Amino acid sequence: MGGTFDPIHHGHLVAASEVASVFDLDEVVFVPTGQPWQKADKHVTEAEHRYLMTVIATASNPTFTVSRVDIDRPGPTFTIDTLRDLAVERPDAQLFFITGADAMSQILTWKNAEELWSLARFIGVTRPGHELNGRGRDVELLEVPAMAISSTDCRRRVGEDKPVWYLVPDGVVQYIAKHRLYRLAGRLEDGLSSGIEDDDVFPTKGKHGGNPSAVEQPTG
Ligand SMILES: Nc1ncnc2c1ncn2[C@@H]1O[C@H](COP(=O)(O)OP(=O)(O)OP(=O)(O)O)[C@@H](O)[C@H]1O
Ligand SMILES: O=C(O)c1ccc[n+]([C@@H]2O[C@H](COP(=O)([O-])O)[C@@H](O)[C@H]2O)c1
Repeated sequence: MGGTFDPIHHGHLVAASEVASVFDLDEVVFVPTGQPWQKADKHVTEAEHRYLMTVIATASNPTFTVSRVDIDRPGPTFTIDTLRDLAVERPDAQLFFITGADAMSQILTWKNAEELWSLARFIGVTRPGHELNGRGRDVELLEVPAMAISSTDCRRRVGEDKPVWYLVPDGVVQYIAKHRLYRLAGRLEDGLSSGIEDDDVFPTKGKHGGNPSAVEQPTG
């Protein structure tokens, strides 16, 4: 399952779990993108943070693993390279590529789109707010439990001091707070450069800084 995972959330995890169950997969490899070229106009968090959040989110599931192939390969991330690298690492595996309805509708714009089908089976999963139709030639469609969660919304919520508990795994909530990620989310997504220091805009709050209301432990 490839994604920018900025941050990884329960929509990704439910989709992966459901595909693994329906297709009886031995392993789901989460592959955070290095440089997602179709998001070049957007601010994307440093790859190591996205990788580590993905490791934290998947750690408790023995069939979930995380690959560095896309973040260790220089240049823009193309799925054709992802699949070739995974095939070299796992020569005997039959590969599946899991993608949500929004990404799937763009597949024909991906690099070497026509070659992709020979490298993996493509599974398109439902996603609230996006129509699921088979745009790619050989995409198989699967309905998964609806999770109306997006990374964009998670980032915005942190930037607005709103909680992201239960939208992302607990460890990811804590990682976001510890590294003070997304505190400028709304402004960055509105087109500001990422070079602004957090404290230039948001005065430090609480002993460790960060978003106290977004990270305090839930009660009750
Ligand atoms: N809630 C969801 N349900 C099903 N699939 C999802 C969901 N969220 C993301 N996906 C799929 O997971 C893959 C990786 O998504 P990505 O990391 O870009 O997350 P995102 O929430 O779409 O991020 P952003 O809001 O920043 O664009 C894509 O194929 C996407 O369609
Ligand atoms: O190969 C391409 O040209 C290509 C273009 C856009 C997206 N992708 C892949 O699609 C997956 C989801 O991407 P994203 O940007 O929605 O997180 C991720 O694995 C990307 O590398 C791939």
